[in-house]
Amino acid sequence: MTETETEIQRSTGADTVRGDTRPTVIADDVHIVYRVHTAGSGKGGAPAALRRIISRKPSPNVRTVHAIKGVSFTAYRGEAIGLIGSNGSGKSTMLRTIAGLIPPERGKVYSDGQPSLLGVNAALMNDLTGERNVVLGGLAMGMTPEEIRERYDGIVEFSGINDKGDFISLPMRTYSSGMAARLRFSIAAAKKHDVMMIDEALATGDRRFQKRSEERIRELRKDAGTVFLVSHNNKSIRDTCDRVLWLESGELRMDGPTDDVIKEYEAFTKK
Ligand SMILES: Nc1ncnc2c1ncn2[C@@H]1O[C@H](COP(=O)(O)OP(=O)(O)OP(=O)(O)O)[C@@H](O)[C@H]1O
Repeated sequence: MTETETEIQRSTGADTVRGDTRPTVIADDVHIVYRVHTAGSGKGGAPAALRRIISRKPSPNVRTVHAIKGVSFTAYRGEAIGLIGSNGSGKSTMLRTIAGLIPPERGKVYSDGQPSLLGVNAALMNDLTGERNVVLGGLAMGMTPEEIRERYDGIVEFSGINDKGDFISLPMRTYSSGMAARLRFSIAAAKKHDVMMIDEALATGDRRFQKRSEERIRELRKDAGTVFLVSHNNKSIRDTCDRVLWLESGELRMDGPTDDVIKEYEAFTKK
């Protein structure tokens, strides 16, 4: 990996201040293409499908979306990197790719350690109580039952779910979207992550919770590795990140220190 690493380091040219020069994530000319199966006319059926397989022609009912177009960057230990860009620019797709959830059509993603996408929501269940979901989310992140027991009180306290009564013993469907987001963040933040990715989580909590989450992110950066944060809230990005990747129509438009990139982005969005 070292050879590729130096090569990519040279090619990205991101000039950020780094306390530690160990790369944690390297994206090398990544392309992501989604294939969407549309209903089509329904004509042809099995014989037409067989003819297409034999002639190797793509189905006319499959549409492709080229969501990421040749993105390259290197992330280092101790960095908090913001991902910004208009709706549909490819931010969430990029996070999911780093997490290993979507295979690139072309290019490669290398990572040191296990990247975790803060989205235990997939594993959490609305009909179960907050209490059960803490256990479920912890198990989904690879924690042992013993570790979950040790950290349970800390998770609930951090989430502030019980600040206004005993909500942790109620089903999650009774929570507001902010409360659910807070619990998800608290579960995910209870574990040390080599590479932690957060998709908009901070935007949903109230200001006090946002502050607490920002502190927690700073701590995680100190003992773990790299934090990626997707947000439409420029203030959250300014308060949390020292480097920003700006994606637009699937392309990396700018990569650099937060203030420089946000300044350009704000000028672009005001146009
Ligand atoms: N599962 C999918 N199937 C097909 N196309 C998808 C899928 N997910 C995303 N896309 C497309 O990929 C592109 C990038 O989407 P993505 O969700 O990564 O953008 P985003 O920058 O996170 O957007 P937002 O700011 O609105 O959350 C969009 O054109 C979107 O329509």
